[in-house]
Amino acid sequence: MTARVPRVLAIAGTDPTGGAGQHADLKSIAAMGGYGMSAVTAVVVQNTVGVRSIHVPPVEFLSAQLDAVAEDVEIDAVKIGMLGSVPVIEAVARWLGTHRPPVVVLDPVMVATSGGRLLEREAEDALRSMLGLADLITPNLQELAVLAGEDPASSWAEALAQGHRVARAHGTLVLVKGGHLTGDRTPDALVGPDDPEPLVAFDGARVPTENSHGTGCSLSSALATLQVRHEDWPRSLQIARDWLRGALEAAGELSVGHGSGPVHHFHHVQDALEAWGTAPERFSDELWEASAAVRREIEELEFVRLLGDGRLEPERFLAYLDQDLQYLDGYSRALAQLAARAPDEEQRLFFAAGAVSCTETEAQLHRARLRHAEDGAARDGLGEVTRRYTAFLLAATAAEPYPVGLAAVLPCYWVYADVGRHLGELAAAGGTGAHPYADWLATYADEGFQEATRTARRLLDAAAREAPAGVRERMREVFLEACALERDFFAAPVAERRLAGTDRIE
Ligand SMILES: Nc1ncnc2c1ncn2[C@@H]1O[C@H](COP(=O)(O)OP(=O)(O)O)[C@@H](O)[C@H]1O
Ligand SMILES: Cc1ncc(COP(=O)(O)O)c(N)n1
Repeated sequence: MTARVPRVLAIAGTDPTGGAGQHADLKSIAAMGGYGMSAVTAVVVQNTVGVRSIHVPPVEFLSAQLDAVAEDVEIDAVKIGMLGSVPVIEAVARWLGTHRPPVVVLDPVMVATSGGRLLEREAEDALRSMLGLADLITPNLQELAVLAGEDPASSWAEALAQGHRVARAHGTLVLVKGGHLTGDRTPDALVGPDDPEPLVAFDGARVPTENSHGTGCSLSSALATLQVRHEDWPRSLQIARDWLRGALEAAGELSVGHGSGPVHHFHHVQDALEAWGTAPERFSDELWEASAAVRREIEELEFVRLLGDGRLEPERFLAYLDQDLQYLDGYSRALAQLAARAPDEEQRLFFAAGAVSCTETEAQLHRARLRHAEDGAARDGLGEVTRRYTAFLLAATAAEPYPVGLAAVLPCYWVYADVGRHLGELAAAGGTGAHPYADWLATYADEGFQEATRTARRLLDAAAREAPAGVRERMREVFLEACALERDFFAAPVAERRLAGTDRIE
């Protein structure tokens, strides 16, 4: 029977800084919803900078650990990491011969990311001879070359061919990993013994981070856990990759060590921690609290209430769309300015992509407007609030310190996403009848937009941690000013009608 919570045993070495080996395994197993257990092969003195020394307990002691677990617990999967020496390899192979669990993943650990050797050179043959005991092996490019007895592949196509040769020689699945390729992509592919074509291949942009300590350990133990539940390697790999990507992206939040730091295994648990009120205080939490009154004012606006319950007159909706379109033009330029000033590649890519996506949304809005407009009603000019808001954004992103620019653009992601949630609730409360602006409301809930909001918030928090007090204070002012402009923007379709003929619009 498949266990509801997969019981996964990690057979590996230790890392007292908690980023690789056993420690990464246990965290990854738990992060994927499994129950982790561990038998220690070697006690390693290492940190994020390097490996200092290795103590291998008597091999009988390892066998005794393995037996103790197997006699007491039904094991759904085993993940094997650092083995280190011939006697250890032989002991694990012997144990697997008599206690083979349904899923066995072997990560043929040889050299740490930080450079220290974790497998004696004379143990390479012994390791090769036990590959057939695994369902899946997960070598990096250097390890794959050693297992194949060849030079390291110099291209992805060569790596796949090498992976297939190893799979065929040992009758096992091989995960060919692109983490060590030199380009800006990190592909992964599963190659089987029968067909040189991969069973499945994934590609993705490399996460620009130095913190990749323990990625191989984490990926292989996540895969072992997921495979118990899904019994489908491609699906398991897809989930594990998505999770690991998030863990690499959030690695900077950990501030662990001076070398190649660990990944954030539990990045996805942040929301639950927040719900319990135990998440570390973030600068953005402070800003969110400070903006509560303005957000309440937005929810109470006549325009928002009418839009939510579907009673908004079409011409008011059109007036709003017109201004939104013109606003996006300015917002897109503000994001492009942030991209140009971004201190690193991740932020440059994020804001450049945001600028592109705004321009694409602008085109969609044009189409929505045409759908709602009768006989192509005339476009309105640039509204007063739209002008003020875009001028403010362009000035903050061009002339203020970069973190202040981040604070200026965040409300358009975050407050907007929050208003979208509120509008969705209003629409749902209105019953099941067709909502005249349903297609429009759906754009608020878009997962890509929610994800971008989380990223923008994370970048602001990271910038705030490094910023001097004066800059943080300015970030707060600018954030609140942008929130007030969001409010004025939602108020404008009604306010501008009421005040038509006057020159003051507030
Ligand atoms: N900077 C990165 N961005 C995205 N994925 C990465 C990055 N570094 C490693 N990975 C992924 O982490 C996993 C482990 O990769 P790799 O570095 O090749 O192995 P190892 O940690 O065993 O040396 C792979 O799925 C790889 O694609
Ligand atoms: C005990 C142990 N096992 C494995 C690794 C490899 O991990 P990485 O190559 O990501 O540093 C490690 N550093 N320590």
